[in-house]
Formats: sequence, C-alpha cells, structure tokens
Amino acid sequence: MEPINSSLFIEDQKFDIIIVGAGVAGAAFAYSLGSKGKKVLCLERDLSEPDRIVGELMQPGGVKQLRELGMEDCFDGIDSALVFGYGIFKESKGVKLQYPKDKNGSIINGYSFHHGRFVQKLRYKASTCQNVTLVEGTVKSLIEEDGVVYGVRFIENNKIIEISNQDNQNNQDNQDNNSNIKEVRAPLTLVCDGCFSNLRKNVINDPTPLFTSTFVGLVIRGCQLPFQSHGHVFLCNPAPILMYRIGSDEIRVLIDIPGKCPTNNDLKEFIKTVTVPQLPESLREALLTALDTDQLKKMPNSRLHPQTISKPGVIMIGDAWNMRHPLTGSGMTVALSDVNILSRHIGSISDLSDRKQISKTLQMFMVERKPMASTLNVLAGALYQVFSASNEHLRQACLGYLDLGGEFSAGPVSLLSGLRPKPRVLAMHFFAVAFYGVLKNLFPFPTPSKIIRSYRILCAASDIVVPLLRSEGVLKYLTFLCVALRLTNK
Ligand SMILES: Cc1cc2nc3c(=O)[nH]c(=O)nc-3n(C[C@H](O)[C@H](O)[C@H](O)COP(=O)(O)OP(=O)(O)OC[C@H]3O[C@@H](n4cnc5c(N)ncnc54)[C@H](O)[C@@H]3O)c2cc1C
Repeated sequence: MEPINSSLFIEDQKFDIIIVGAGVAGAAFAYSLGSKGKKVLCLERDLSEPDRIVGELMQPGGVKQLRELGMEDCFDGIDSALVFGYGIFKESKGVKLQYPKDKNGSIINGYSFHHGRFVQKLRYKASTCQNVTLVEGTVKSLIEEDGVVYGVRFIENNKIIEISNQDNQNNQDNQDNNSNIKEVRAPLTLVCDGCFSNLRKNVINDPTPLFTSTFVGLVIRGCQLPFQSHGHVFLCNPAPILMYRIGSDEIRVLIDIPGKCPTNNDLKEFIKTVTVPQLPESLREALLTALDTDQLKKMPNSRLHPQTISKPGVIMIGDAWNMRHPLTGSGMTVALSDVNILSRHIGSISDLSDRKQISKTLQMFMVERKPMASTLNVLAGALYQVFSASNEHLRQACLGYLDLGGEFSAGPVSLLSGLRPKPRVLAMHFFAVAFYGVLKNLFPFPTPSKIIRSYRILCAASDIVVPLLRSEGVLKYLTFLCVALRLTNK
C-alpha cells in the first residue's frame, strides 16, 4: 500500500487549497476537502511509515468523527484492537470504566493501533481521491505579501538530502540550494505540521507550547493487561503510566516523567527500581525485558492554547495549533472534530479568496469546536494533575468517586470518550469529586486536622481546574461555583 506521490509539475497546476503535513489532521483534511470538490495539494515531508509513540488510541468520539469524514475503513487491515473503556489502577485495586452504549445496548468502541500504520492508511485514502495531489516535500516558509498568505515555499525531499550533505560547501552550492526551493500558490493554506511546527510562529502571536512532562515509550510482549480490550492507567508515583494494546502481541507502555527527563541510562535505572515495582506482577517481567531489548522513545507532552488566527489566507489546526496532555488520548479526537467542522464550512465556500467569508467561517468554527475541544482540553489537564502523586488526596477521591458506579463513573467516561462533550458537565463532575473527597475525609467525625485537609482538597481542586476553565473561556458559565470556591480559597 504505497501512497501515490504525484509530484510532477505541481507548480504549473492550480490548487484551491494547500495543506502542510499529511499526519492525522492533514491527511483527513485533504481527503475531506478533495471529496467536497476542492483541488488540494498536500505536502508531507516524509511519506514513509512514521515510527512514533503518539496517536495510538482513538477515543470513540474520534472514531465517530472519522466515520463522518468517510474514512472509517482506515482501521481495517492494520491489526487494530477494539477499546471498550478504561481500567484505572492504584496498587492492586482497579476500577473498570466502560464507554457509553448505543441504542441497541452495545458499547461504542474506540480503537488502538500502531500510529504509523494508521497514518499510512489515512494518507493512502487521501491519495485515492482524484482532487488530492499528495507530494513528499518539506515546507520551508509561507509566501506572505502585505500580511496575507498566498501559499508556501517548499523543497522536494531528494533535494533536501543534497543540502544536508553539502553543509560545508561553497556559495555556488548555496545558490543551487536556493534554486531548489519551489513556490506554490493557492487562495487558502492549511497548516497541519504537528507539535514541532516551524510555521506556527508565522501564524499565531504566542507560539511557544507549555512543556508539562515527557512520555517515555516502550512496547511489551507476551503478557495480558488486567482488563481485555481496555486502555489502562496505573496511578504510580510520581506520575501515571498508560498501557494499551497496539497489536496482537504488543502493548504500548507510556511512562510519564515530570520535569527534566534524565539520560537514557538513568531513566532505565529509574524505571527498573521505581516504576516496575509499582506495576502488577504479571507485567513486570515483560517490562524488564523490553528495557533490556528496546530503545526508549521519548516525546514531550505540552499544552498549547488555541489562539484566534487573524492572518488572511492561512488556517492552522491539529497539534500545530492546540495541544493538551496526552494522558486522556484525545489529541486525534480534537483534531478530527476540527477537520470535520472546518471542512464542512470550507467545502461550501465557492470563492476561497473571499477573505470576509473565510473570516466568518473561522468565527463560526471557533464557536462550534468549543464543546468538544474545551471539554477534552480541560479534562486532559485536570486529570493529569489529579492523577499525579503530588495530589494524593484528590487522586484517592477521584478513584473513590469513579468506583461509586452509576452516573458517577458513566458521566466522566462519556466525557472522556468524546461522545458527549459538555464542559459544564465536566466542571460539575470535577467539583463533585472534590466534595466527595471532603466528605470522605470528614467522615465519621470532623477533627481540626481533617478540616484543614478538607480545605486543602478544595483549594487544590480549584487551583487545578479554575485556570484550565478560564483559559478555555468556560468559566463564565460557572460564576457561582467559582465565586464560592474563591471565597473558600481566601
Ligand atoms: C506521547 C504522546 C502520545 C499521544 N497519544 C495519543 C493517543 O493515544 N490518542 C490521541 O488521540 N492522541 C494522542 N496524542 C496526540 C496526537 O498524537 C496528536 O494530537 C495528533 O497526532 C495530531 O495530529 P496532527 O496532524 O496535528 O500532527 P501529526 O500527526 O504529528 O502530523 C504532522 C505532520 O506534518 C508533517 N510535517 C511537519 N513539518 C512539515 C513541513 N515543514 N513540511 C511538510 N510536512 C511537515 C510531519 O511529518 C507529520 O506527518 C499523543 C501525543 C503525544 C505527545
């Protein structure tokens, strides 16, 4: 299944839209817009199968988005696994949480898979659309005139290899290299170049993501997770560990390392001595083997708040524009939801150089994306902090709350699944967890030390969630609750 690489004479062709990057967002965007009759050029710097530790579990909400985009068959033939919910473990105690059910009573599933195989499927699907030209090339810059973006400058990859091999050569060579840079123009450029975007700085005002922690990735084999067909979160110290199946005999392990990440040798020692003893016994040996045989892969976990894009001629989505901690596996769901909303609007615009129309579209997009994006952004940030050892009381409260079952677990899981994205419901459950923690703590008799601890639980909860809600603009709906909590904080 080789993606079609049709790079011939692209400078002589007319395109409606240029897409930078054929990752999750870019490839889905290309297919969706191409299917809606737009002539799309998609430039991807490396069309070979990516080998990354990102984007390996898609929540049911993301699956729904992909289905609406007409790309659900991308899960076929990649040894993907069905996911029916999550297991959350602290020491030997586990809580099983299941995704919501459909009208027929069946659990609505997500999928987990090898990221690279899935992305190749998306690219292949895009390249089969006759309006889409998928080319291997690296975009170097945007063509910008009087503050308006008219397209991109790019280099086809065989030329890049020449450039990197000629670092120390003379000026004549540099002139040749410049002449390798091609220009291609279109009324609209969609930047989807991912978390390490080098175009972001030209599109938004505050382009620096906030680094949170590092995920260290390994694959373990020859063992079973406690709950079949479920993602797993192990609440370890100092931070949570994720595991899910990505192939018939492969389980992805993602170990969160807060702060500065140690060197590989120190990291291996840390995992052996601190992490492994905190995991169920049935998984320890496989992890120790993987430590000896596999290379550790690392990825920074960052937060980037989505900012209004006011530069005409360009739109940016995916990780280039909006990121949250990957603990909840929601990045692809947000990206695909954004693709779905935007392509519906852009697909119906006949003149893409109509700046007023595009600006109106962007305003509508910002409103329509809010329920999904805000819910998943806030949930990721809040759960990461609640599940870290530094918030032990809240962590215990959260686990106890989920263990109550009924709406106490169904509500949070349906938020996580991306099927019922409602920021207000999220805030309600978050504060309910805090109050549950307070009640548990005060029971059976409130003592002065218990009262102080309760006060700390409330402060910690409000310190975590209020800034996240505020940054997503959700706080105005919650004035009453927040005023009450701020008073408690004083
Ligand atoms: C450790 C980790 C684990 C994660 N796990 C999950 C998970 O389980 N589930 C989930 O939903 N999300 C997860 N995410 C988030 C998810 O991976 C991203 O949200 C998603 O991949 C974003 O898609 P994207 O298209 O914006 O970026 P990407 O998928 O990264 O695609 C960007 C593409 O642009 C290309 N590109 C970059 N620069 C250029 C250039 N100059 N010219 C041409 N092409 C270029 C790249 O080669 C790449 O193909 C995780 C993130 C991290 C960090």
